[in-house]
Amino acid sequence: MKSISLLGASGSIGTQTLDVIRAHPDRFRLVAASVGRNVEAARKLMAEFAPRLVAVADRGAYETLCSEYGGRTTVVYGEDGLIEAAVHPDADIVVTAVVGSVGLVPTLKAIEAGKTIALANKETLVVAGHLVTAAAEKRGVPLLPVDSEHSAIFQCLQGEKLEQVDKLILTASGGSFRDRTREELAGVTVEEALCHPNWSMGAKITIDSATMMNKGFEVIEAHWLFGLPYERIDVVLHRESVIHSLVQFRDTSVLAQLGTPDMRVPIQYALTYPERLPLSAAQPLDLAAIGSLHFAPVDFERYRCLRLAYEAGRRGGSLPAVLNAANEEAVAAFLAGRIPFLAIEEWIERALERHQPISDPSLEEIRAIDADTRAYVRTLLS
Ligand SMILES: NC(=O)C1=CN([C@@H]2O[C@H](COP(=O)(O)OP(=O)(O)OC[C@H]3O[C@@H](n4cnc5c(N)ncnc54)[C@H](OP(=O)(O)O)[C@@H]3O)[C@@H](O)[C@H]2O)C=CC1
Ligand SMILES: CC(=O)[C@@H](O)[C@H](O)COP(=O)(O)O
Ligand SMILES: [Mn+2]
Repeated sequence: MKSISLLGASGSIGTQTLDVIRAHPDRFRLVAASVGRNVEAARKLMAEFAPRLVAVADRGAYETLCSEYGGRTTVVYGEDGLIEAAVHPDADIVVTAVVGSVGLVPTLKAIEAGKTIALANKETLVVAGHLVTAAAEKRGVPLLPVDSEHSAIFQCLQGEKLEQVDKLILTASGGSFRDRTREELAGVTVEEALCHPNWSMGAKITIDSATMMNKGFEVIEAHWLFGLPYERIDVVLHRESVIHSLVQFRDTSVLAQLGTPDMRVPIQYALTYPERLPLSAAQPLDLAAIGSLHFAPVDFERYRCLRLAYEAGRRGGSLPAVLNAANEEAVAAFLAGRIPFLAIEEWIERALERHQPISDPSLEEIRAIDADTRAYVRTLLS
């Protein structure tokens, strides 16, 4: 029996993780969970899974839940509450499924507490990959990828020697606007941007996919998870999201992991690794019905966010933290209808140009840079 702490239980990855836990009650037990502001989701998971602890983002949600459930489940709130969920003494494995850099500190604390990490929150590695991987190595804690591309690479690497890898190839769907020219992006709406062709995901990552910042983040995530330099991490456009990613070895052999686009598969693999369990809810792949798969090179001018992410990753230091903070603010402004789609990349570029990079930033420096970048980007609105 594995005991799970699930951070971000009310989100897209969070609810699919609950599906996996629900499907294997003999294997998994939910001991702690967090939601942000979705009190109804907290209510439901407390009634169904009776976790020992639930963290919510704010005091209002905390008071509501305490008055209803006093005693049965401990309710906590705020940043400290999220950390309490992450380090819960009964948890063996922590699924990091909150969105954004708010996931960084709880993940570091969970690592320090010796928890296995099932990592969905890619922003954690973008912002502070050097700190997170060093902490995991020092504590001997596995970082198991949940992100579909990284799970695919991780699966392709089983039984292989990393020194025999030539390169990693991440597949990219191209996002909601893949069939539009750059000129056609000027007037796109939030509603259109939220229509991902293959995956149903949270709003922020769906916009990141449309700008291809998601793929840029995934390149940085792959760099930290698998330790390869950026010139050996490639991206190829693949419309169907059936091949989740590939590994090319030095003898030119290429291994790939395929499957229908269903995040419950990589979530479950991270929770059961190195075992595999049945997943009856997932649809098996029918290649004959699909017929053909498509591939194309990436145009770095069309997808400028991907170029910015490669550049920030290569230069390293504090630049990826700026990239992330500016992106979080710009995407939030776009989702709120306050800026046009193409302003997202413009704001990020301006934040990166303004920043005086430092190498090997500490956690305190990263938090200060995150706050400073967000404040700067918000001034662009006024
Ligand atoms: N969705 C997917 O298929 C994939 C997602 N990922 C990554 O996984 C992470 C989660 O994505 P996704 O599930 O789509 O996101 P969602 O937006 O669907 O869910 C985000 C979760 O984080 C919580 N949350 C948001 N802000 C805060 C905060 N300030 N404090 C505490 N909790 C907060 C939300 O709570 P509430 O809603 O209650 O406010 C919710 O539980 C992201 O990093 C994403 O990049 C990676 C691969 C695939
Ligand atoms: C499901 C998942 O892992 C997402 O990160 C997905 O990869 C988004 O797809 P694209 O970024 O390729 O559009
Ligand atoms: Mn992905």
